This record gives sequence, C-alpha cells and structure tokens, in this order.
Amino acid sequence: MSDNLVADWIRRAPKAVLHDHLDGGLRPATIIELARERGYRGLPTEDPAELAVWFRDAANSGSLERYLETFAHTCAVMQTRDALFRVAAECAEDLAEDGVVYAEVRYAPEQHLEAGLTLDEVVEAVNAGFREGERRAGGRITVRALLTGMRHTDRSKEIAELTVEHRDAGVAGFDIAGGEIGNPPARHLAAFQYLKQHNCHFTIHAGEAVGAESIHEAVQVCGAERIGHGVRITDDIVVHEDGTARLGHLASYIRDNRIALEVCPTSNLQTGAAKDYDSHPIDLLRRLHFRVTLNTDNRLVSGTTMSQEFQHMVDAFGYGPEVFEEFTVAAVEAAFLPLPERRRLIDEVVRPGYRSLA
Ligand SMILES: O=c1[nH]cnc2c1ncn2[C@@H]1O[C@H](CO)[C@@H](O)[C@H]1O
Ligand SMILES: [Zn+2]
Repeated sequence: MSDNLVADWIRRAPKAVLHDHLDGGLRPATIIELARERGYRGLPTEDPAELAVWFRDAANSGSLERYLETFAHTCAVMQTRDALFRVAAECAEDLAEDGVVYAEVRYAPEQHLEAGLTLDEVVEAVNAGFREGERRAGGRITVRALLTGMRHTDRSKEIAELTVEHRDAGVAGFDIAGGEIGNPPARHLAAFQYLKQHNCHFTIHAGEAVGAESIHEAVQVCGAERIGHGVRITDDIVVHEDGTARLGHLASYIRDNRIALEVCPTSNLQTGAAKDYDSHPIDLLRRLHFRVTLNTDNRLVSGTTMSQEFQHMVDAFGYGPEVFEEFTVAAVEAAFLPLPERRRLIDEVVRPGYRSLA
C-alpha cells in the first residue's frame, strides 16, 4: 500500500484513547493567547510552530522528571474558568478531528487553583468544555474525564472524593501521575480504599520509570483496574531465542485478568522507558495476548496524535487495520463506561467503522 493510502485509512479509522493528559495536549496558539491574556511571561517563545517544537524537544530528555517540567507552562495558563473551558473544548474537537470516537482525558485539578478556583469549579469548567467540544464535533466523539492525584503531593484522598462526587457528571474515574521514583503508589492507599468503598474506577501510572515492582504494587496493593504505561511488565517476561516467552507470576496475572495496559510509545521514547519504535514492547505484549491499548499520553508534549501513533506502529511492525481494530476494541472494553455504552460503541461505531475501511 502506498504511504498516502495508509495515511488515508489511518485518518478514517475509529480510534479510542484511554490515556491522554488535558494539560499535555493544548494547541500551541492557544497557550500563547492565554499567556498574553493572563500576563504569563514564562513561555520560551511566542511563535506557535516554535513552541510546538520547543515542547517536544524539551520533553525528549530521557528522563520522566525532565519531561514533566514542561507542564509548568501549560498549567500556568489553565487557571481560570474560561481557560479551562476553552482548553477542554478544543481538546475534544482536536481528538474528534483525528478520528477519535471515545476519549478519557485526565488532568490534576489541584494544579489549577492558582487564580482562586475551587476544586469543584475546576471540574465543572472542564466538564462544560468537554460537552461543548462534543457538540462542536457533532456528536462524533464521547469524552469522559479522569481526575488525577499527583504522586508527590498529599491531596489524593481529596481528589478521590472529588471523583466520586462528580462521577455522574462526566467524570469516569481516577488516576495518579507525576514522578514515579520515590513516590510509590501505596503512599496513596487511603485514596484507593475510598474509591473501592465507593465502587469507583481507577487506573495508576506505573511501570514507566520504575520496574515491574511498581506494577505489582499498583495492581495487588492498590487495586488498579488498568495500568498507565505498564511497559516495564517486560521485566517479568523472559523471551527465548526461538521466540517463545516465559511469563513470571505477575505478568501472567496481568495478562490472565485482562488488565489493560495504556501504552504510549512516543512518550516512552522521550522519557527513556523504551529505546525505539522497532524494539518497543507493545508488539511483544500484543503477541502474548495482553490487553494492549494504544495512546498518545501528551499530544503537545510528545508531539503526537492517535494517527501518528498508528503510523509509527505501521512503520515499525507492519500492522494493518485489523490490529488497530483490536487495539480500539480493547480500549473500549477497558473504558470506565457502563457496559451497555461500551457495547454500543463497539457494535455501532468501532466495528462498522473498520468494516467500511475494507
Ligand atoms: O507519562 C506520564 N507519567 C507521569 N506523569 C505524567 C505523565 N504525563 C503527564 N504526567 C503528569 O500528569 C499531570 C496531570 O495531567 C501533568 O501535569 C504531568 O505532571
Ligand atoms: Zn501519562
């Protein structure tokens, strides 16, 4: 197939993203406008194209900690109701434009309080923005929010309570994110226990900068239903020369229980969690029947889109539409949505969309 034909089916293919950070995916021009309005002078440049390149380069550091430093600029301009509404609406529009039919978009409400908003006001502004973006996209996309607690602060219990409070208004679940080293997920056990008590969904970033032990803690101590990244599960897998593999008990547990891995290849290359696309563990994990989903992590910071992640996988592994259908169905199956809504998305949107590509 020619490159143009590949690009065409990728664009048209229905996509689902479970791991996309609101504050990692702003339009560069929006950051610049919001910075002017707010009098924020910290941006490295006021040219949108240069700013996009700056983020990608600055994040391309080989270290998660340095990758995360770039978020100071995006969070700085996401402090008012109007700014949050705009960023959320544009996020939904941009994802829909890329063919995303279902998205769970996460952010940390505690990072948006500098201009006096309350946690509730932050969540309400973002939810309203998502509804506006869905409307502008003509209903082609469904967006749900995940509320993130930051690993290095002590507000996770509060954010868990906020999640439960807003769960019937567009918030689908909870997550923890931020620097992994020195901040194990069990520090936030009170938050996870609260969520369990209230039958609320959560995922945890784990197995990105720290190895399989952090995945073990996230799943077995904290009770995560999905794992953000999780690629270091390969620490618990031995691949023999003849291509066969032996899974340790943790890897078997994750696979056998169909715990979804929210894999974000480009982000992994930037933070040093993987070496290059060709050797990225996503292909091994897929062949071993893990529940693999493909995600952007941060569209601006990682300089990517769902279509570009698809393209990288086509180039590295020769995947055709049937593999992306598999990833998309896996993502919708693992979505924090009621079962009838997941079924409807798969039967009425995803499957027919892939059939029409053929
Ligand atoms: O891949 C990641 N690993 C860990 N933390 C992350 C990643 N991407 C973004 N954030 C962190 O999550 C916060 C809320 O969205 C962001 O501000 C960033 O600090
Ligand atoms: Zn992430």
